Amino acid sequence: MIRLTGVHKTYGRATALDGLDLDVGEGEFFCLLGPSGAGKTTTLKTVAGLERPDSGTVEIDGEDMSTVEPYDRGVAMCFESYALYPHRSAYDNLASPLRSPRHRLPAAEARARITEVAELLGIGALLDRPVGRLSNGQRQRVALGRVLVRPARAFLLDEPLSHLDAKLRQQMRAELKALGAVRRTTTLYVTHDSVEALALGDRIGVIRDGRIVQTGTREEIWYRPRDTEVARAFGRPRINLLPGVVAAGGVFRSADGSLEVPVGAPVREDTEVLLGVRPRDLGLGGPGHALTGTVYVTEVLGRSVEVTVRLGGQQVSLIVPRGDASGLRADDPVRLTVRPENLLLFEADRPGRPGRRIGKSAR
Ligand SMILES: Nc1ncnc2c1ncn2[C@@H]1O[C@H](COP(=O)(O)OP(=O)(O)OP(=O)(O)O)[C@@H](O)[C@H]1O
Repeated sequence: MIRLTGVHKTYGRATALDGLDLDVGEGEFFCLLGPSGAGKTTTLKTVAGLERPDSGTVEIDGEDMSTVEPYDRGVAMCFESYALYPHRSAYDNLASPLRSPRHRLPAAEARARITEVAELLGIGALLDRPVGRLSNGQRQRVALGRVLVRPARAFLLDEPLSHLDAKLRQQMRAELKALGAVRRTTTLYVTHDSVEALALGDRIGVIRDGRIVQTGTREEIWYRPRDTEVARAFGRPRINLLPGVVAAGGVFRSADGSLEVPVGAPVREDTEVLLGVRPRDLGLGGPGHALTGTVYVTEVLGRSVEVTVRLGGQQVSLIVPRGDASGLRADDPVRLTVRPENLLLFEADRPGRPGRRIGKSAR
């Protein structure tokens, strides 16, 4: 269990953490997702004891860490910039954490652990090679392996898959997940990749400007994003956000007047809003509200097609199966449909303040 309460950390005039609260449950795989500079690495370093908070507390398994040295915290951390011994073999690099007095294991047990982790990370055949002669992706896996071989109260992983190509990343995600399920070690995993966060996290914490904006399961974050920025952070292509107002009778009317959709929102008339709908929740025909527009462009993405449609003065994206889009040409009129339960409604964005979600319109 890891708990941070009201943690502040500044570097000179830069505020890295601004009253951060975070709770990672026992055995949980928790993904911390945020853009560059949001405070992700600082959060990990604060848990590891490599940075001291200016104020606030860090607890691990219920124990206050303020006077506990990094070495005694029982956490294993993997940095994005990893330090390996380039002249030593991959095996030696994996074995070295288990040779420290703190983690020393009987030789047979150490060997079994190293072999297991190496197999899981797909580097079993490379164990005899000097690390200096491995590719970046292979090195990154050795660095991750060095963390995972150690018995620890918690793993702290900072973008451990960032140097891998897309295919290997996907494969390693599945393996990491399997590993987590086996070990059930509390894991705090930092990423700026929302696909990775959705794939791995038992829960996800979205961090921005040194604070947690929203914490939840993937379903909670996906269906009930707290604001437009969280909604934009998840899903590619991005969520469509159409500007407009809520008119009489709880009807959304787009800014150019071309589109009306009943949303039944509990807001004052003429409130400026953004209507959100994810590309995969728009269809060509079928049940739901209808929106009419014209095809702008289509792009084949394997078995599906991204269709960009002009709706009045706006453009929206939708993802449909290839067969459904085969006859579409630019400027063709189309009728899009969306189920009412898939509509999200947000307050309009203000400078520096993303629009908050307005209740009810989500499931
Ligand atoms: N040692 C340092 N000295 C000065 N400023 C720092 C230091 N470490 C971090 N910062 C600043 O604190 C803020 C948070 O940095 P942090 O590295 O935690 O972000 P991050 O979310 O991990 O970003 P990235 O994804 O780019 O690694 C940034 O504005 C950064 O410039």
